[in-house]
Amino acid sequence: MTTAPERVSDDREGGAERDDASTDADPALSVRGLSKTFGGGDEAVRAVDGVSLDVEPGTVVGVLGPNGAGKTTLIKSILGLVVADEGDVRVAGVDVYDDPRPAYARVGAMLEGARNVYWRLTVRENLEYFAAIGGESPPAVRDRHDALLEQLSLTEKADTPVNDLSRGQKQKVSLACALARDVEVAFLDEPTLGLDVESSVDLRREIRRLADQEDMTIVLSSHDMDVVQEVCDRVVIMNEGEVIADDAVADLIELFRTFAYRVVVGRAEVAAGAGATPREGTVAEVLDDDTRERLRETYGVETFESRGDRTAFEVSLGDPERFYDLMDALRAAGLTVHAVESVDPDLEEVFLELTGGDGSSPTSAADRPDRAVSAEGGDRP
Ligand SMILES: Nc1ncnc2c1ncn2[C@@H]1O[C@H](COP(=O)(O)OP(=O)(O)OP(=O)(O)O)[C@@H](O)[C@H]1O
Repeated sequence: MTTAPERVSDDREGGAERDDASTDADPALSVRGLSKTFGGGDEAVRAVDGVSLDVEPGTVVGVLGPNGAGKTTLIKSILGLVVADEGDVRVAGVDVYDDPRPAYARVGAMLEGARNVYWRLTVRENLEYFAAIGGESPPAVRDRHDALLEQLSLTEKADTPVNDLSRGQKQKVSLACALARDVEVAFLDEPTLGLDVESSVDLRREIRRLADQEDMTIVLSSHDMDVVQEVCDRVVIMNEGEVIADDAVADLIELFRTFAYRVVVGRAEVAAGAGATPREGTVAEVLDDDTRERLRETYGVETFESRGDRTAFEVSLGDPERFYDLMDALRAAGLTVHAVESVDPDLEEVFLELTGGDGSSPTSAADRPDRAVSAEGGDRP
């Protein structure tokens, strides 16, 4: 359907019913042309603007974006908690607007931290409650719940009221409740927000295990770039309601690789040792003026860092082939290369580059001729 869907209150209403019409060939999640505008006239905010994506089973997708980019509205629109203006959403091939019950029977969600769980109930009672409203009886899910509690280091707390748990433990209970029944797709909003290191590690490990061993599809939003880089297979970056990058995490980082290296050099005669006379004077002479100038002009080296008889500099080559030319040039200048390490960007740097630093002046991937990011709907400006 492409018109406004009827509101679906939330996934908890879905029964355990499954739609046999879906096939293995269907993506676990398919979103087509999803849009949502809040307000009207001059005040209108296009929170989600024609977003399309397909997610294969067993994939962990991170949704990133600056504040107000539209991440939450996208996730809530997919879940039917916000009424989209247009677009299609399918879970395992089942249209969530035409057939909400069978579609959402496959979906679990952890939104707004631990606020969705019942603090007076024990951990296990919460799990049983969330399984029951999904149509599964407690005995049928007992083993699943035991395994979840074990994986999240909550076994000893099974009979403790949630109220008496630490913040990290409450958050883990919230994740467990999203997974309390046999779901195929889970949406996790900021799952590691405010967690201590140990709880965060437990949670990250469990997310990866669910994807790798249970073929679960997980869509998570996070402001923590390290979590996304470590846990996600793929990252979708949003800005002003649009998807501006959509790629495998490794490929996206690779795309922004500038083949930058940190090189440490010394004078060849110092390294040669026996009989060689170190050049007089200070470390500044490891590189003579001519060599410095050549490195600046030819390779764009900006700063040199000298310590003892060694000098280090960072060089960005653009083309990996130029690496060998650089090595030849250094040797020709009478230098010995002591160390070379590649200085790759991480996901955070890629994100800042794409969203224009702090996200306030976005740079669309499409504006960058050298950065052909494979965003869905790549025909957008
Ligand atoms: N119920 C609403 N009514 C009016 N405007 C809204 C509503 N919900 C969201 N918006 C607006 O839609 C835009 C997208 O908001 P959204 O919460 O989806 O962004 P986000 O990427 O999740 O941000 P954050 O990282 O800060 O949580 C923002 O400009 C926001 O102010």
